Amino acid sequence: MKEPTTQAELALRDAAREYHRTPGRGKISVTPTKPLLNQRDLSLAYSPGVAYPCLDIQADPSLAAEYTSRGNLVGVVTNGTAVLGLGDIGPLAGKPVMEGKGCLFKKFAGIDVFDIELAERDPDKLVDIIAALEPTLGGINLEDIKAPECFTIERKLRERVNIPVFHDDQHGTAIIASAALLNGLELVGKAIAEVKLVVSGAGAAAIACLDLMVRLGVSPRNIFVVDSKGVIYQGRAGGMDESKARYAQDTAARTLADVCRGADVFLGCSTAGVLTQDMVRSMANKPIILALANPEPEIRPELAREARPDCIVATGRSDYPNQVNNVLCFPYIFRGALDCGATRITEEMKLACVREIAELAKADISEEVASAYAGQELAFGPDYIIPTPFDLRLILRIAPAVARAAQASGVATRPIADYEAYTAQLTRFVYQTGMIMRPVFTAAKAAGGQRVAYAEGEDERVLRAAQLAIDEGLARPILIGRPAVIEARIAKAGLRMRLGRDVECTNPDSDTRFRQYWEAYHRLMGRDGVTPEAAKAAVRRSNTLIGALSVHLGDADALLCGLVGRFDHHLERIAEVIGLREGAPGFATLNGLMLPDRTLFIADTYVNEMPDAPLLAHIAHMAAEQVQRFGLPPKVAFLSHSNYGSSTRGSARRMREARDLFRQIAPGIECDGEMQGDAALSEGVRRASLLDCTLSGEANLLICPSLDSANILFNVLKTTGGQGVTIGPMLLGANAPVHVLTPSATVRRVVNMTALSAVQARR
Ligand SMILES: NC(=O)C1=CN([C@@H]2O[C@H](COP(=O)(O)OP(=O)(O)OC[C@H]3O[C@@H](n4cnc5c(N)ncnc54)[C@H](OP(=O)(O)O)[C@@H]3O)[C@@H](O)[C@H]2O)C=CC1
Ligand SMILES: CC(=O)C(=O)O
Ligand SMILES: [Mg+2]
Repeated sequence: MKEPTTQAELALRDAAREYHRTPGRGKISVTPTKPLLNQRDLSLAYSPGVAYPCLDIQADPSLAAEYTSRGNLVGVVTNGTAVLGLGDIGPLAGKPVMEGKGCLFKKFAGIDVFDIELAERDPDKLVDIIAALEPTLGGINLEDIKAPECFTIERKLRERVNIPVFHDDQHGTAIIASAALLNGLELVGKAIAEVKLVVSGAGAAAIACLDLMVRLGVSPRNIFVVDSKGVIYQGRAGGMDESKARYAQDTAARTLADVCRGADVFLGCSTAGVLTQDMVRSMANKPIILALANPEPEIRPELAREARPDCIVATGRSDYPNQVNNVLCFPYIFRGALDCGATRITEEMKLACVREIAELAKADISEEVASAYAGQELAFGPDYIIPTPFDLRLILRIAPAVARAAQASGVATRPIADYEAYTAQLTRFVYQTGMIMRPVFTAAKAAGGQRVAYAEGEDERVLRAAQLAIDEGLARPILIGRPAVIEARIAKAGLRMRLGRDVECTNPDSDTRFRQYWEAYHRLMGRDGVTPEAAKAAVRRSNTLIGALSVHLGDADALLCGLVGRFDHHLERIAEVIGLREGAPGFATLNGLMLPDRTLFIADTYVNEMPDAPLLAHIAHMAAEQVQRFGLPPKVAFLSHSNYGSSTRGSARRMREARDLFRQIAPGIECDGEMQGDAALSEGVRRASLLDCTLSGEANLLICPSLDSANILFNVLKTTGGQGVTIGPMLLGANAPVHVLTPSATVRRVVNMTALSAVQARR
């Protein structure tokens, strides 16, 4: 990989180093799933109690899936001989990639991973070592092992072990590339049996892609393969492995340029930059270019498009449309395989993945997905030939299809009896993964650089967040603060942004718009006793006022404030200038918590001390609308010390009444109450009190009876909830995307709120 030179490349390198170095170092850790708090727990978890499950498993090995984590544990195994497109960098250097795969398995599909980097190159010894891990693992994901050894290693392992073995670089890539090919051909109106396919690379990924594409209808006589020595032709000097020999052509062509002429499809599974613009120009009309080398593709999309505006182009990267990357497949094929106890991955299971992925790109999108991806073009077309990795529907479609295919091909040892219930369980999982910021970030990028003003523009957290917002393309920051102070702090924090170049600055001491701002404030507040002199003084004193006025006058699209000072003080300024949106009965706040096992939203955390029932119902309604913007169906619980009338105190009656009013305002949203906190999170607890509850599963929006209770609940959960990510406070009811944060806000929270307000500004 070439040394980074551009600002963006340097920024990415620095951010990646920092990301990996930040404690806890690396990207993954092991967490116990059972309490181990006292002597009794110890005697259950370990000796003597542990002996019982041990002996049970000895008598019936299938019980390992019940008594241990094996059924949800995949080994990501490499020897580091073909790490991404970086080549043979060795097992230790490959560890960050394997940890990364582990994260993706966990985050996208809830699968635990041991990343296993083996210092062994001998294929037979590797097979012995990996096969010996069978008692540990529920599945084996081979990763970044080079061809041709990878083919025999995988085949021998499949013969030896009774768990799924899947070489991701071969089959994951083949599945995604095939789905992209099918959809691309549909768009350009070409028949698969007729197209000329040129492939750069003849390694693990390329050969598996070819095998699958031939099965799907590409004619072997139309396939031309090029490796590091040039075109693979029959009788080439030096001989070749059987995997290459299968695709050797009887041809006089010798170079990639030779075979590209008139080609309909280019598939790159080789290395950076081998496809030139001249080669692209020589391809047939409407060429399809799948340039999959990572991290640098065979050609950058902008160059391919410049050469041939009629082409469809895909890469393995996340920063361009059409990301053809095996991340779209491996988490979900293993999810389906593990859940039905598959002993292997069959061809039918792979074909089911191809079908589902291809279909998903053409499927209608639900309202929730549309809202989560606002601003993005999700219509099937040249820039959307396959789903994005952020599509929450991937797991819901692929995992059941894989399990069904496993059953049909007779390899499922624990067939799924009720697919409706299985899919419902996967749905629940999707909403527990805490990944709901993903679509918000994607939508913020698509929103095209909304201008987000920060009232505390001199605060280091804001500066770091602004740098991230610039690097990620989430927003165009406007820092309100003194330029000299900001510049000094940017330098001290080692940030790269420059005032005027990357980021705008509004100087409260001498901005040319000062007159315009104080006059606007005077216009708004003149009848509330604010004289011109008082207006000038107020604008000079308050950066939040400047920010609110800049949104009011169209100089900014959104405002974040509140990192310093009292919440109420900031809210007063916002109320004066921005006001309430039509129909809103008042302001309120919502905080989100993405905990390791669930996502919760809590209201009202900062504004209304003791809201009455009508206000509570409206707060719940505004909060539910906000939850929907994350792509989640809100499930509202009206919390109390009382469970369905178990108390007749006023506060219990108030929550009950709020629930009734809410059902009138928002009849389509699931809700129930009044209920205690444990009932909100457990259907079982609820049903112990009431059989006809109007809420299913776990509530995700908790409406609290008072400011104290909401705020305390949020802060306790924030502190005890592990590595939970928090969002908010999100201001509800305001007439513009304006949010008052709190002095405890972290850089990450500021970044989250930047993305959220950019998305809101777009609407
Ligand atoms: N987007 C995605 O999801 C995925 C992308 N990939 C990417 O595909 C690439 C290959 O990975 P993988 O198959 O696992 O690795 P392998 O090491 O198994 O194969 C690499 C292949 O690339 C060929 N090659 C190297 N240089 C050139 C060149 N200048 N011109 C033509 N061919 C060349 C090699 O040729 P030779 O046989 O002569 O050595 C070999 O056939 C990597 O960049 C990887 O990142 C892989 C998996 C998934
Ligand atoms: C994506 C992947 O697995 C690779 O590039 O190797
Ligand atoms: Mg790989």
